[in-house]
Amino acid sequence: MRRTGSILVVDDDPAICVVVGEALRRQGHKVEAVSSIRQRSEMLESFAPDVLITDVMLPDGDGLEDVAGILGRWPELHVIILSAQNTLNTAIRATEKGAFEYLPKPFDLNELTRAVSDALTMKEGADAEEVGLPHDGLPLVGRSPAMQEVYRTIARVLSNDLSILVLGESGTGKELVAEAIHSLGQRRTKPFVAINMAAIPRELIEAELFGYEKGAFTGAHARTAGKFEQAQGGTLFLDEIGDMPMEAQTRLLRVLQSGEVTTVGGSKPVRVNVRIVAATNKDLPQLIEENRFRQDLYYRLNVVPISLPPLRERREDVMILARHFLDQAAQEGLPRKSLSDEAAQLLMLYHWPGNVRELQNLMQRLAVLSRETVIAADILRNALPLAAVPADFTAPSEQLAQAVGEWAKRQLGIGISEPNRNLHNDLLAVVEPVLFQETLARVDGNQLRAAGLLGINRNTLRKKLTDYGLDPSQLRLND
Ligand SMILES: Nc1ncnc2c1ncn2[C@@H]1O[C@H](COP(=O)(O)OP(=O)(O)OP(=O)(O)O)[C@@H](O)[C@H]1O
Repeated sequence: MRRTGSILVVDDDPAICVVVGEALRRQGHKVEAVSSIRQRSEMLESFAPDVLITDVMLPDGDGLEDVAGILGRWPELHVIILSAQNTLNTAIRATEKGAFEYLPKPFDLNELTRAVSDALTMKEGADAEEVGLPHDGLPLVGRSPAMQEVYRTIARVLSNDLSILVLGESGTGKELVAEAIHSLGQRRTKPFVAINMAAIPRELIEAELFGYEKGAFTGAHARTAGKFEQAQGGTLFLDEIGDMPMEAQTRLLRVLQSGEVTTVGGSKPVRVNVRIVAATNKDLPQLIEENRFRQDLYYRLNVVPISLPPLRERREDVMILARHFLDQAAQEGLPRKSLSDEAAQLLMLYHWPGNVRELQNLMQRLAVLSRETVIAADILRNALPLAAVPADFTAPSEQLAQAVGEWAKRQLGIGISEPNRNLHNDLLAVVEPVLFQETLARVDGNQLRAAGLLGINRNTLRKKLTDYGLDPSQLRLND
């Protein structure tokens, strides 16, 4: 049984307060959110929370400073620290002040809700025999900067009805984003209806979307409501919108403009109130150029775009997702499996053309078929398309390790007596600029994507580039 409690969230970013607050409320907790240390002190008195989730950099000071004092006053309280200063120093300070948990930003919502559940479980004094608490209610997993951007946008659209266009390759989670917007938003008690334009014969799309009257065409035996009417009050997910035939696009635009649907073969319009979330893996501006997509419809749908990058561009999410899917398989009653370190490395190197869906399928297959509890690299090598992963994938790392070893020996040989040598920094100063330059060149100087590939915070990357005197605009790909 999950325990619920009262939670105070302190962050000066309203998007974080909304997302965290909403996620915790969905799990049955009572939540209040404020944005400063002063308000935090007031709420600790008046709201008396069980758990305090607080940011460090707050407009009126350092949110960690007072934590030891707070715990002295309310010893039962559990404090969870969130911080964008992902330094070891902040983590250590948080621990020293007696915080129950420290989560670097960007954080994974599931991890946060789990930390809250753990804190409340401890508070009840119950023994934690239930280790793997279910991730219920929070379908999206991942903590890459790109996913954090997605979470922020989702948070901003929960309280309005703006049309959303979700962009991304097949299997990146577009439908999951649409479902999250619906199930966390104000329409959650109403239907979520999905229709995939690519999966329905072109001549049936209009009948499916708008419904039809009895006798409108051969086989139309009775009046049938379309997806628009079925989604009344809720959300309509228009998947693969780029595959919609032009005539259906014209009709869709008319419905969106008028808020009324007329069935195929019918004459009486029905008022509909639905939120539209559309998705595509196609380049819509290109389709507009080719006269295969209506520009006016594009503007109507693309009010808030949400981009899901391919998994190969957010490799830091691969292991989190892999574990999530193995956990899911275990919860479904399959044997619990984990991955060896080498297997994990292999997963990180693979380019995932089928994105998250491919990773999910692979983990499910392994959970069913693999006999070992710890999945080894060899098993993965057999399961993944062989050509995609070089058999000697560890060789470059070994060479690098060797080079570092020789470099260190040389440095120690010449400088061991110097008291102020900082060998660690010296090595980073050799290695990091090369790594950053290669990565930035690969992504055409895009720092957000480079940070994603490197698995570091964008601000950290920016600061390091300045420190090394590197100019990302000079690092365009020219091969
Ligand atoms: N961030 C994520 N966290 C957890 N599961 C995910 C995530 N992204 C995708 N998935 C899972 O991967 C599978 C594919 O996701 P989804 O169907 O949403 O992709 P899609 O982009 O809509 O694909 P398509 O374009 O082929 O329809 C689903 O089972 C979904 O639950």
